[in-house]
Amino acid sequence: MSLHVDVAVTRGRFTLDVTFDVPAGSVLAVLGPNGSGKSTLLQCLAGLLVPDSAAVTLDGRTLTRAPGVQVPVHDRGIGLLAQDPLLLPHLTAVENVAFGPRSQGVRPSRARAQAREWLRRADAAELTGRRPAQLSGGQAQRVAIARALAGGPRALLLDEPLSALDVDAAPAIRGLLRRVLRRTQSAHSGESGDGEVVPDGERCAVLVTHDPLDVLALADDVVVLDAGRIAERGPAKEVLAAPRTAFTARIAGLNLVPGVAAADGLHAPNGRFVAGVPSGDCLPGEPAVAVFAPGAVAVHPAGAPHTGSPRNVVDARVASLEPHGAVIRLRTAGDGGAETGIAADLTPASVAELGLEPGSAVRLEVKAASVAVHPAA
Ligand SMILES: Nc1ncnc2c1ncn2[C@@H]1O[C@H](COP(=O)(O)OP(=O)(O)OP(=O)(O)O)[C@@H](O)[C@H]1O
Repeated sequence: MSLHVDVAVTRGRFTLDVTFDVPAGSVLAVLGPNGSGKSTLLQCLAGLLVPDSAAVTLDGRTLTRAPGVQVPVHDRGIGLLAQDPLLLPHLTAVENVAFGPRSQGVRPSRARAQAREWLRRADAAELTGRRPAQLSGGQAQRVAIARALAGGPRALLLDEPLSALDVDAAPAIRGLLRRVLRRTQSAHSGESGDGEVVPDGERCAVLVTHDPLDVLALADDVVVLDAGRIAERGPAKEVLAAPRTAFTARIAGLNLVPGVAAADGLHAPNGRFVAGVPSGDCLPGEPAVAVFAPGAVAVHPAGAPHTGSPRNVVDARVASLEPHGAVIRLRTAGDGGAETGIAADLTPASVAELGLEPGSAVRLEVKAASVAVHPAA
């Protein structure tokens, strides 16, 4: 059940123009800055927006062919999961989940039985009789997941499904989504299923998110939108490990310096040379990016002597210090050619030892071997 998408739509001065495929049983994550067209894309796929020109097919069935063909929302075989669970307030959880099958003509008793089964699979069996006002955010999202699956969709569209949840609820729901989406995959790869109520093991999914954890935990591939166009695409792990745009680098928590490739590094536009290791497909003289992790940046007091091996040395001022898991993430103020400054991770003990605070002068060092240089998007 693969999804083929070739969509162009103009909204005022904004144009979305994208082409991609989501193979059967796989999950595509869509990343992009605010206003890059993620919601517009999902609305086109869901049938809520009529594109100017489009060919959207799901498992060979045409959903949209503009102008003229536009299969209505309820008849697309697509399940939607949004940030907000959007449950009908006057119905219980089981009635909310049974609503889809009922409107497809399934008999009431059978629709309720299916709904109970989907609630069980969403770890929400005990919520069957509750109304939305009696559910926490995480519980309501479990019911919404059961509802999205209950119609037996061929594709799922997930629009930032975890972003409205608090930090305690999000991991459990991420785990549930992973199970739901990965069960799809194991059925796809021929492993035995476990008695699906709706045995459509080849369902594909499109996930809009801004969280790299969601991308790594849930998606196979990723496309990165920028101003309505695809700026990057590829396997999720590869794109996040070797970002080619500043946006993706920020999402992935990596430093990125754009410039022009050289045999042993990169020339940044500010005249600085960044020593690094070019990838095999990186041609000297071509646009490239140098990428390195905050953990690879050593922080010294200003003016500290630097040691022998090939390395990059940048004098900078601390712009911010923020807790980041077990470490403190230091950011400098736009030095070194990186658009948002350079990020470095330190232990709280080193921050105290160096007496760092916003405005402190520091000397940063990054070994050339820790800097990957690869072609720009
Ligand atoms: N109803 C509308 N009429 C005109 N322009 C619109 C409309 N909705 C969105 N746009 C424009 O389309 C562009 C893309 O918006 P869209 O909501 O798809 O971006 P997004 O990537 O989902 O952003 P965000 O991350 O902020 O949700 C923006 O420039 C926005 O101003």
